[in-house]
Amino acid sequence: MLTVEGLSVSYGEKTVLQQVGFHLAAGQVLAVIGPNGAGKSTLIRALSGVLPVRGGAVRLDGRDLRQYSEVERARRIAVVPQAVNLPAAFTVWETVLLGRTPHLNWLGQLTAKDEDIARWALERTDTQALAGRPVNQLSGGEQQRVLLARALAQSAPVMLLDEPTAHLDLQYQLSLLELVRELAHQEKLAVLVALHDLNLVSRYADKVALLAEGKLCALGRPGEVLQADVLTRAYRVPLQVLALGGGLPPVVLPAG
Ligand SMILES: Nc1ncnc2c1ncn2[C@@H]1O[C@H](COP(=O)(O)OP(=O)(O)OP(=O)(O)O)[C@@H](O)[C@H]1O
Repeated sequence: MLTVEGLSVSYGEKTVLQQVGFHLAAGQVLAVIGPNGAGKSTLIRALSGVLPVRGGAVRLDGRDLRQYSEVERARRIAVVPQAVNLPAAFTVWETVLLGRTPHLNWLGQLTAKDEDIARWALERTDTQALAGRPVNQLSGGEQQRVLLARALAQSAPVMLLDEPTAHLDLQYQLSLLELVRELAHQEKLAVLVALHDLNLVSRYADKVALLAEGKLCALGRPGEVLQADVLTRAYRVPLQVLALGGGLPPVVLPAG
């Protein structure tokens, strides 16, 4: 679905991503991990078309992303950004309905179908009770779930999430990633998620891309990438990986 080939991205003179390549298939959760400043958010911005591609290409269903119009892109790629300031003037319901914008007719009118989809998105993210609240009065975790609901309402086959669990308590970290995995596996969405918690990665990702200093250091199944030597090199801190056996995911811990 989404193919990244030799991708390089810069801010002015500063090259932040170099020669990054991978394939994200429908029905798959790809976790992007790496230390602070590795380029995870930059990758998400480039894949969503917000940042220009300096070298290489991003292909969506075989077609260069640069050939898509903004609306075409928004119908296909939904983004849950890292902590944003949500507009004070909107309620949760209005914010989630904004996700339907790329699908509105030329009169810009919402239909009953748009409202049904927005209601479904509120239900899936457990935010129905917040529907009438102004978004800027929500807690960080509540806002995060509303951003996910807005992205779900977009009905896009590709979803990019930038540290979606950052403000969530344990219960919602698990339920959000359960939901993301369910959407990928059942609805065949292609999901790319930047995550810091390597234990959540081992539990929920089908595939892992490890970035460090803008380069792809490792790409593979969680068990292949979450190796003590690979992680220790990338994070520059001694780490050990405990394989629990019995089908349980490995747990990553500081060594010593
Ligand atoms: N708008 C910008 N202008 C210039 N440099 C930027 C800009 N945004 C990010 N950078 C730089 O690009 C590099 C990659 O940043 P990015 O935010 O992609 O990293 P990240 O892996 O998402 O980090 P974190 O885990 O801290 O969120 C960093 O060195 C950062 O300082």
